[in-house]
Amino acid sequence: MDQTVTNTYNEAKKLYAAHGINVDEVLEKLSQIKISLHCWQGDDVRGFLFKDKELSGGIAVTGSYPGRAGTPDELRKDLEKALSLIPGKHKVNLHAIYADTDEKVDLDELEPKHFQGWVDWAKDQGLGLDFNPTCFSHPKAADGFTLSHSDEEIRRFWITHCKASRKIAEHFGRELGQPCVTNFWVPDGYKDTPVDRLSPRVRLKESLDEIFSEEIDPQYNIDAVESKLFGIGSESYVVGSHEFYMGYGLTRGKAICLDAGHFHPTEVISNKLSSILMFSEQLLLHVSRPVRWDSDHVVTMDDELMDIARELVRGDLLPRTNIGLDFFDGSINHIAAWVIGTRNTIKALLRAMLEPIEELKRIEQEGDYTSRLALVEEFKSYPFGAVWDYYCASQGTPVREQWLAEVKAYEQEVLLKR
Ligand SMILES: C[C@H](O)[C@H](O)[C@@H](O)C(=O)CO
Ligand SMILES: [Mn+2]
Repeated sequence: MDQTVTNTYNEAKKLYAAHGINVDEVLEKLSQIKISLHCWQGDDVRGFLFKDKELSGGIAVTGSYPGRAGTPDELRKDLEKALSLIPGKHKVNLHAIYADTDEKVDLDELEPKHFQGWVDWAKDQGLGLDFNPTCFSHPKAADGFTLSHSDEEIRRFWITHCKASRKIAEHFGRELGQPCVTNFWVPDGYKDTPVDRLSPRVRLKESLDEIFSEEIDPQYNIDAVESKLFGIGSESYVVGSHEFYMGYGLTRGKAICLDAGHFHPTEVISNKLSSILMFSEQLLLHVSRPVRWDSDHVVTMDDELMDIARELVRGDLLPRTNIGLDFFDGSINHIAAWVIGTRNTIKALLRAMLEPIEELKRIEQEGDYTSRLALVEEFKSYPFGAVWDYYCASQGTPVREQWLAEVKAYEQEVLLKR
């Protein structure tokens, strides 16, 4: 390892040790945290099942950066590249439209065998897999409704797809020896103010109850439900609102998924974690960055990301939180987007772990708010960067921006030749 990296790390360690922080222990803990990389960043949410279908469901990708993955093999190669530049062992989050098959199958016909290529690859790479039914970009979702549809036949199609998705997830969990988190998000909603807000919610509840009626061992599959405030075309009403899924998740023992872009622009998810985890066993995060709307920008190390990390660390909530990423930026190199967002998420967790939590809690308890503010602010410029560099090097991943040269080379050698 580079001598400067080791020297600065050793100096940094002394500063943290003065506040009772054992940096080696922190790095050991950090290496156990898995981030779920969302496959859909790699191809602008197109998938492989219906390649000619436009993205729908109230979400949008802007930008046309060259080189996006067009086959399962390309996507896996790109993920391998990204993962080689990110310290730690992680998971990959698949959507149903990313099935690896030559068969012409519709969403309600999917089976574990259509994802065997992913399972074999994940085993080989030592990765976990997460899963999502894809309730969008499909003719049967064209009018914006799926599981809450008033047409029984359409509703049945989506119920069947979601049930099939849980079987695929169970297979992932069984094969890979770690649970697969299956996240249920549906775009259902109205552009304009509805007359009847209740009926679609009753139908959504009934659909979900039917989907979850089959017991699946949580050691293989963990179900999560994701709410939303609004989407493009569902500005006035979303069936699966936050209150809907809070109620649903808490009464049915399902993990609640909080997406950082799914709330009012001034509302943050960091402030919700400690409340939800008082009443729920598990949580799923979609770490994202909304810019004025649910824009799914690449995650940067902004105040909200730091606050999410601090809440998870200070409350010891990490063991019960599944951390997934959810952004899709088509205007920059697709692999760089993964690397930037994932490295930032891990780096934010490290920064949060390098705060004198016990000391700060004691000071707060004693009512010494002056010291609390002073210490929190001073710790913002403690040398976490030196610890991060050492962590990257010790995990065999590039230090600082060295990863960028590797992405640029891959772009020339692979992406631009597609
Ligand atoms: C593609 C994802 O499932 C999707 O982004 C969903 O999680 C979401 O956040 C929709 O706004
Ligand atoms: Mn999301």
